Amino acid sequence: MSRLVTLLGATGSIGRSTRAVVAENPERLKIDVVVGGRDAAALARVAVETGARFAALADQAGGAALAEALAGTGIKCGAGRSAVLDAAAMPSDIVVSAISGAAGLEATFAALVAGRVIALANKESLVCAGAAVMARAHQVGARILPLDSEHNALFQVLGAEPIASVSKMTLTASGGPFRTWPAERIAAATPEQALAHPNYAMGAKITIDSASMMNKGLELIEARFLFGVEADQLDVLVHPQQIVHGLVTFRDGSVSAGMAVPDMRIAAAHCLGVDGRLDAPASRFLDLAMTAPLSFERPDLVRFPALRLALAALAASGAAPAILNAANEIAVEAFLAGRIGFPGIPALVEATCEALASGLAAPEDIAGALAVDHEARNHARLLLSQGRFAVT
Ligand SMILES: NC(=O)C1=CN([C@@H]2O[C@H](COP(=O)(O)OP(=O)(O)OC[C@H]3O[C@@H](n4cnc5c(N)ncnc54)[C@H](OP(=O)(O)O)[C@@H]3O)[C@@H](O)[C@H]2O)C=CC1
Ligand SMILES: CC(=O)[C@@H](O)[C@H](O)COP(=O)(O)O
Ligand SMILES: [Mn+2]
Repeated sequence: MSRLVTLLGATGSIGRSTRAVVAENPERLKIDVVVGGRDAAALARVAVETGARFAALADQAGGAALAEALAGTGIKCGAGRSAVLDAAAMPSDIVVSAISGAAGLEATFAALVAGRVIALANKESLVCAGAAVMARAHQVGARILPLDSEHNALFQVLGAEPIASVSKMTLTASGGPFRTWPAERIAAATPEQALAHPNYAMGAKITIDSASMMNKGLELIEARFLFGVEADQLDVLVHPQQIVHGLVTFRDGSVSAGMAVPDMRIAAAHCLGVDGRLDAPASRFLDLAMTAPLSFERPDLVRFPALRLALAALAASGAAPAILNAANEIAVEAFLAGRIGFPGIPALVEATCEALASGLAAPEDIAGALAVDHEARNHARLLLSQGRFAVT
């Protein structure tokens, strides 16, 4: 019998990778529930294409369009926050959590509370509420499988080793499209330039985060909670080829690398096939002779201040990661809308963190994390409205 998959963020980039893996394995996997954000037509297309039983759209106002597009198909649907949370908790064998941003936290948590196995791409859930999410996962015995490529590699390398055997975990970074650019050129970068990731076709938000290297900072925080390691056990290496995704250094000095071609269908296949590996087509197998040489370098925290800010939030812990994340989401949105320049992203994040970090307590639960997120967004919007980060 096929394993039933609930796909949160079904119309996005991870949604596409997941659907591709399911389509390659129709005898093993079946998409049963799909969730989208605002694009009713795209969600209806995905629901029909996958033969899902239920589709939920977050945007209440798009509910009528979704119902109309699905009329006569037999696919049930709903819209709004409660429809999304209901969908996330519906019976299934695995929930792929791939909504973009902190907007994915509540649905991820709903799936977790319902005891589902979660394939987690939505790193922001752990950045905003890592302690609460992991505590509840342990409490209900929910399995969280990392779908983010670096964490998936580290998870596979770790295998059954206890975390006490680990000395260091290294996440690799592409360095983004501005890896070799001087600071003055990065300062004038356009959204189009920042959206040109060297190796992956991803959603806009994570692609801008890769360009600023905030993505790697968020991933360090994600790893901290996911694996239960200390902040000073985590490290970043820039590796433009993105063949090595993560390295585990064990206490005895042994180092194991998690490797694969840079293709998110591989991490998706690992999560979806965790109880028995799926077969990939030959094109997805790594030929090191074709990809060599592989290079590694230290990240530059001066040209990429977003990574420095994330490292500070990782070390500070408490409410700092949630504040960092919320401010970054507002900043990325403003950059894409042409309201601020590329250096405005870390500048707005830093100003928001400085203003709020000492005043906000560590969130104890999801409601607390959402409250911090809300306050940090409001503060970042206020700073934006004062025009201090405007494009000149
Ligand atoms: N893309 C990748 O290769 C990787 C992504 N990730 C992580 O996975 C997550 C998804 O990234 P990606 O697929 O690139 O993003 P995309 O922007 O491509 O897709 C986002 C998906 O989430 C939906 N969505 C947006 N807002 C909401 C909401 N409020 N409620 C429900 N659904 C919503 C979108 O629907 P709509 O378009 O209708 O708004 C879309 O289906 C992110 O957390 C990212 O960091 C991690 C590693 C790699
Ligand atoms: C595919 C994936 O997991 C992304 O998170 C990827 O890591 C982005 O690449 P960089 O952030 O390293 O540029
Ligand atoms: Mn990643």
